[in-house]
Amino acid sequence: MSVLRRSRSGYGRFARLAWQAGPGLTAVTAFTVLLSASAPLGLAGVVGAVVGLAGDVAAEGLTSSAGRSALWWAAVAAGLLMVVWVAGSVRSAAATALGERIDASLQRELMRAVEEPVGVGHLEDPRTSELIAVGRETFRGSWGRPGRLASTVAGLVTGRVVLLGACVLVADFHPLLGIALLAAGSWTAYEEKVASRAEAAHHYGASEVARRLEYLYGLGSSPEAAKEVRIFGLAGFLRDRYSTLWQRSMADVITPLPRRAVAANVVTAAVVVCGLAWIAVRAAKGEVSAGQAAVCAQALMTGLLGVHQSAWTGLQTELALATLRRFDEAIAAVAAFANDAPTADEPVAAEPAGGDRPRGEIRFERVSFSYPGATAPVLVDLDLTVPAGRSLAIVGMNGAGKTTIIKLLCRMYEPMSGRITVEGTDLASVDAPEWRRQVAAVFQDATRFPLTARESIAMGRPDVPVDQAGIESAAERAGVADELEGLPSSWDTPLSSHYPGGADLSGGQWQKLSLARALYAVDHGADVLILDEPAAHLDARAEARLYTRFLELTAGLSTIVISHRFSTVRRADVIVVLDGGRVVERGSHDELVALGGRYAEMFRLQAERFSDRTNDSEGTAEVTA
Ligand SMILES: Nc1ncnc2c1ncn2[C@@H]1O[C@H](COP(=O)(O)OP(=O)(O)OP(=O)(O)O)[C@@H](O)[C@H]1O
Repeated sequence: MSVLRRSRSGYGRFARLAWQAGPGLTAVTAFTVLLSASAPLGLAGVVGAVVGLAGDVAAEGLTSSAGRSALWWAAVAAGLLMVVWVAGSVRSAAATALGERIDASLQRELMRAVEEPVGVGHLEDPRTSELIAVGRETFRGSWGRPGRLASTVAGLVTGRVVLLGACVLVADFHPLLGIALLAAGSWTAYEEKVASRAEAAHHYGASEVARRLEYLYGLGSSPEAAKEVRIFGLAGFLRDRYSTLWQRSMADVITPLPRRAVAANVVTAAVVVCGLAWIAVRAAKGEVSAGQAAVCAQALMTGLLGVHQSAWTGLQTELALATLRRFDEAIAAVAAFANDAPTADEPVAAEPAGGDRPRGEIRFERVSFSYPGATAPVLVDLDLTVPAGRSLAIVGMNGAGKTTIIKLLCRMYEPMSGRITVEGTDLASVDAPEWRRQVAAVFQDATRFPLTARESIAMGRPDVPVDQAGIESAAERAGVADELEGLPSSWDTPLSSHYPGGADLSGGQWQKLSLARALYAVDHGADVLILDEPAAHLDARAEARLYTRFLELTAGLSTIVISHRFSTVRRADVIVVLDGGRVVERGSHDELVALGGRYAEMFRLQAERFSDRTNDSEGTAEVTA
């Protein structure tokens, strides 16, 4: 029962999607489905009429009244054949176009849903992010795309209508034969559907094994993993593991023959064969004319074709329905997150006077936070102040919670207790997108947008007209202008080697580009600058340059710097050391070194390491100074 109920709801969802995506195309598809289903049945009757007249035409000639009738029916048959072909082509074209529209509208729906929650928790939560990934990935498989439903359901409905019409024709000769064909055909259709659904469930990662297969395939074929796969000689290992898992997962699908579906097909074929034999015997006895026998025989064969058409399109339909269900699960999972957190469009609870964005001192007041599902908190009653227009550096061991502080400040997550204020205004009461326009950031894992060099910087403020002079100035300050101008098409070069005329950048160049984007955002209104490991990919010269220009780059901005490199950190006005979810030391570089605590120890260790290596690079000279 549940199998059938689920199936119906899938079809209902598809019907609504189709109508919303293209009412005209849906109507054309439905109309041509009816035409291409009824024309073959009409053809069976017409061919029967021609066969019925064959004897008279042979005796009396084509010019006789029987001959003229036969010619007329032949012309009708030709017309019906044309209808079958034309309706089939139009149906196929309309269903394909409709399917493309359905896929595009679903992808927009998923993008909208993913953007909806203020934070990024839904993208980092393993369960939801997996569903989103499935929703996203399934669009790549052409057989399983939900849009394919437009074609497969059209084929399915055509097959069912053909079967029904054939049964009616056959019942005209003998009601029991018509009922037998209907019963056997319906049983076959049902069993094929059950078998198809089991296969579809397997294909779309209903099992954990299928997900792991996908993961192994991705590792073995993606450019990201290619270096490690080659260096460590992992290709054979990955292939072996893939084969073992594949054999195990296919055991469920391939080994057990869908016996019931096979039995149903055999019974349907038997009904048709018995029906043909019966009508042949009756024709031989003269109980039915040759024309009637031809109609009955064709109806039986057409009914069989209808059953096979249903079975063939049934598997594809089930694959696409499985995709649609997974897609809906992803949307529902994201919506659950959106319901738990304030949404981007939610009215601002207490907007600051005059609707201005809050500026000035940023304070974390007794902020505690744990990631969903985590057992230990990352931040515990954290008090932290970022002075207005000045720079604050946060240092601490790996996993101390430095990046988490940034995520909370950018409202990717909300504190579990305590609050974050900007010039006294609770950040939770401020419109999140509006607040984010005030913040510019350089993340250590900055996204490598495959846009042109110009666009990559200009998207620091996508809401303002592109300002070429501003782009060049930001790139120059970030130390990447010469490199970008030297690209094959200068600022118009697509930053991806996958695009024609495109070029890729090195890790350090990407990081400098990210800094340029942040500076461009600052030039256009942002006044909080976040630098999360801004020197992680920089060479010694570039790092030294960042260090010497740090004060110039951050002048007048509330800046938060996270870094394990003291060459970057020590220039900040205030430095805090984070440990156990709290601030344990606070002061300027000199004050903290004089204090002789954690900071002093970390600084000493790093300085020793650098001074042991060399003293001649600009970067190390700065660190050890
Ligand atoms: N999305 C997440 N879900 C669950 N736990 C997370 C998530 N992100 C970070 N954590 C955990 O939170 C803790 C703090 O992580 P965070 O990235 O803030 O540390 P960090 O101080 O920036 O570390 P690093 O210096 O290594 O970059 C770590 O224990 C980490 O495992």
